[in-house]
Amino acid sequence: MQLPFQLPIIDIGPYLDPTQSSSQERAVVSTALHDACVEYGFFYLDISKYVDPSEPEELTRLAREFFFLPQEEKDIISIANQDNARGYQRLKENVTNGKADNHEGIDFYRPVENPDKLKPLWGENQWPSAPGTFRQKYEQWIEKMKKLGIVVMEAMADGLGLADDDWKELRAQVDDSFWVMRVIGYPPLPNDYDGFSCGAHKDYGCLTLLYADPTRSALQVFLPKSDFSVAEVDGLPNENGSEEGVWINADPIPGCIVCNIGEMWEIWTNGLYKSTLHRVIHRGSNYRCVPRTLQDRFRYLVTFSHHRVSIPFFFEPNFNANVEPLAGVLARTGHAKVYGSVIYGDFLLGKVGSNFTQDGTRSRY
Ligand SMILES: O=C(O)CCC(=O)C(=O)O
Ligand SMILES: [Fe+2]
Repeated sequence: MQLPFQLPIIDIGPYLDPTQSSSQERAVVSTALHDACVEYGFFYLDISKYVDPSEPEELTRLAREFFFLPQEEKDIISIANQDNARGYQRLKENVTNGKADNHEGIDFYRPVENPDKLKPLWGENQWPSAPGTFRQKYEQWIEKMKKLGIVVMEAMADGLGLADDDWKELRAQVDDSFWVMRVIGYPPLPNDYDGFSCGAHKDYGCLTLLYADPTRSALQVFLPKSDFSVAEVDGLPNENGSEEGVWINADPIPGCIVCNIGEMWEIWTNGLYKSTLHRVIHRGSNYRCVPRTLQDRFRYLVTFSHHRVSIPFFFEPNFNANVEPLAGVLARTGHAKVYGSVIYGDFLLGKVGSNFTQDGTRSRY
C-alpha cells in the first residue's frame, strides 16, 4: 500500500545558536534544506526550539476575534483608505486566476520612511483597534519571523555551498527585508462555489513562513510528478494546466510552520530551486474555538466555527535589492545564466501595483 506523501520536516534548531551546535548538526539541516528546495520548494520547518506554541495560537485567536467583528468595523481599516495594499480586504475582494478567493484578510508591510498613501505600497499599516492587544502581539511575531528569515537564509546559503563572501553578498540583499504579513480568514467554501479559498499561485518573493491553525485538508501543494498518492478533491478543476502531477495536502504539524520559496530564490539559483504552485480549499470542518458568552457563542456557532485562520509571513528581499543568479551557484553548477536580474521593489510593484481587475478587486499573483 502506498503511504500518503508528506513533505520533509527540518528542525532549524542547530542554526538558532550556532555556538551551541556542531558543524555536522548544521550540515544535516542545510543539506535537508537544499534537497527539499530542489525537490519540492516546500518543507516543514520545526521551530519548536524557537517559538512557544501558545504565541501563534494567541495570534489566531486575535485574528478570529477581528474577523468576528461586524463588517462595518472591519471596513474601517480597508485597503482603500491607504495605498490599496496595506489594510483589510473583504471576503472575495482578492482575485486569483480571474476568480474571487473565498477569504478575507489584513495585509501589513514593512513600514516606510515618508509614507504617502497615493503611492502604491507606500502608505501606512492600518492596525485594528480591537482586539486591543492585536498590534502588540503581531509586532512581536514580525520581529521573530524577521530573525527566523535570516537564520533560514544562512542555512540555505550553506546548503548551496556558498562561500562566506557570497553569503555576505546575499545577506546584504535581505538584511532589511521588505516583509509582508498577511492575516487570513477562510470561511468554509460553499459546495457550488466557482473558485477556491485561495486559487493556485506561486509566491513571488523569497521565503514564506506560514503559521496556520490546526485545520486539516486546506492547504494543497502541487508536486509535478505522479508517483505519490493524491488528495482527492471531488469536482474541482485542475489548476495546473497540462502539467503532470498531484496535489498533496500540507496539513499543519504541531511545532512546525510550513515554509516555501518564492520566485526570487528561483532567480538566485538560476532555476535550481523552483517556487511551487499551491492553493487553499477549505471545506470547513474540524477546528473549533468557541467564544465565552452565550449570545456570542450562538452567533459564532452558526456563522463562524469553521473559519480557518492562517498567518503567512513573507520574508522578502530588501526593496532595493538587485536579485540575479548568484556567482557561487553559477560557478558550482557550471551553467550559463538563464535568469536576468530584477530590482525586487520594481518586481513587487509590478505584481501588486497594477493588479486590479475591472470591478476594482485586486489580484495578488
Ligand atoms: O492560507 C494558506 O495556507 C496559504 C496562503 C497563501 O498561499 C498566500 O497567501 O500566499
Ligand atoms: Fe502563497
